[in-house]
Amino acid sequence: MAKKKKIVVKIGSSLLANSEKLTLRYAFLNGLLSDLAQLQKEGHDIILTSSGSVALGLNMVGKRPEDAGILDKQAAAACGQPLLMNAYRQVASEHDMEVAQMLVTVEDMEERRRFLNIKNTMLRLFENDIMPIINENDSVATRDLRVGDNDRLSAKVAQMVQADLLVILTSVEGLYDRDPSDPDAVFISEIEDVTEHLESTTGISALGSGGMLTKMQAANMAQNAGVETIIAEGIIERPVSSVLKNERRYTRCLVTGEKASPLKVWLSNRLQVAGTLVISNEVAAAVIAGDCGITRSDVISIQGDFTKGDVLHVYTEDGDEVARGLTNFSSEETMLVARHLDMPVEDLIGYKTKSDIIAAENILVLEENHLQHDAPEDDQKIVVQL
Ligand SMILES: Nc1ncnc2c1ncn2[C@@H]1O[C@H](COP(=O)(O)OP(=O)(O)O)[C@@H](O)[C@H]1O
Ligand SMILES: N[C@@H](CCC(=O)OP(=O)(O)O)C(=O)O
Repeated sequence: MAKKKKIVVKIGSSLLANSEKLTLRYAFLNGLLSDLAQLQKEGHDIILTSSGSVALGLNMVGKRPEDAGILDKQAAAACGQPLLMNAYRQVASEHDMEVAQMLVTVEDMEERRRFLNIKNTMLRLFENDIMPIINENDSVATRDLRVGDNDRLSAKVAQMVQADLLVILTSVEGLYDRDPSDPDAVFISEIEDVTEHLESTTGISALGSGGMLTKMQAANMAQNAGVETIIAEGIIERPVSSVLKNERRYTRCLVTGEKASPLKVWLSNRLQVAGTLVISNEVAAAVIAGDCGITRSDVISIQGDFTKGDVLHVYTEDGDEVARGLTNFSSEETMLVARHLDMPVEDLIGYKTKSDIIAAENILVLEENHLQHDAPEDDQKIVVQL
């Protein structure tokens, strides 16, 4: 048998729901699960990231996709998710497959302990050949704290389980050099650096959330994690195995470069910013050169209300994000120890700890192919020039 693979498959709303009636497309679901059941029998571990709860719940809350606000969508997700899972369960059982639901939020994925716990649950499900079906817990996620699209969520899942492949199934054959509604659009079958293609991706299908842009962002996250991404059309016979057997065209985002450690990958693929540090350009150059942590005397200003163990984004004075790392101090402690350089850390915060704000082993230096966050506006809870 060919090598057993861990494959994350992402299904967009436009595949699962009929855009006019907002009802489930059973024929699609049946074809998909028949294909996945076969792959499972061949020994592969499959994880599904499935959208569709909002689209399938909109009828119950009396809204159309184009006029539904965020609260309508959260209510629709609460109505649609059980419909979606019920359908998955029924159809899966016709193919002798067991499925399980996991609903997660961005906080679950970005808090290290919860992230590892989700991973362990998934690995436990694999032991019993149960396919996890993941979706964002849309009804509880707050406006500012949402993954917002399942493309990036699926990349986080692929990173979490160190998948061999991420397959994003959607309503188009893959990436084009511009919106494919333009008749001159040219198909792109292979991509080395996805960051070069972010500009060409405006426009979404009637039910989709992020269009091709979030698929490219997801492919970038997967690339950072050493996972290859395939973007392919979903409404097709054997939608996943036809890709694995190279029977049709699709876009393949290659993995280049060395695979980073799981901690460094987790640091690189952030969707939320807990806090930021600004350091001088000289200190930044030393951090980039490697092997040095960020000490309290390096900090020029801090932003955010963070706690020990949060991931901080590190910027130069020019506003360029250069690194990310796990902080040893809360924002209040950072302020205190950085302001009173003449006093021992222990005297200031009341307990013994390592004195680096971020230790060298917990820093990830961002390379050019990492998507960077823009430097935040000065409107976060705490902004302190030191
Ligand atoms: N450069 C591009 N290449 C391919 N598709 C694109 C591009 N720019 C925009 N799109 C649009 O992205 C849409 C797919 O994304 P989306 O609607 O979010 O799907 P899904 O529901 O599967 O996540 C397609 O309908 C397509 O028109
Ligand atoms: N969590 C939402 C899906 C959000 C989303 O990313 O949708 P899509 O762009 O269709 O994959 C839902 O279940 O409706």
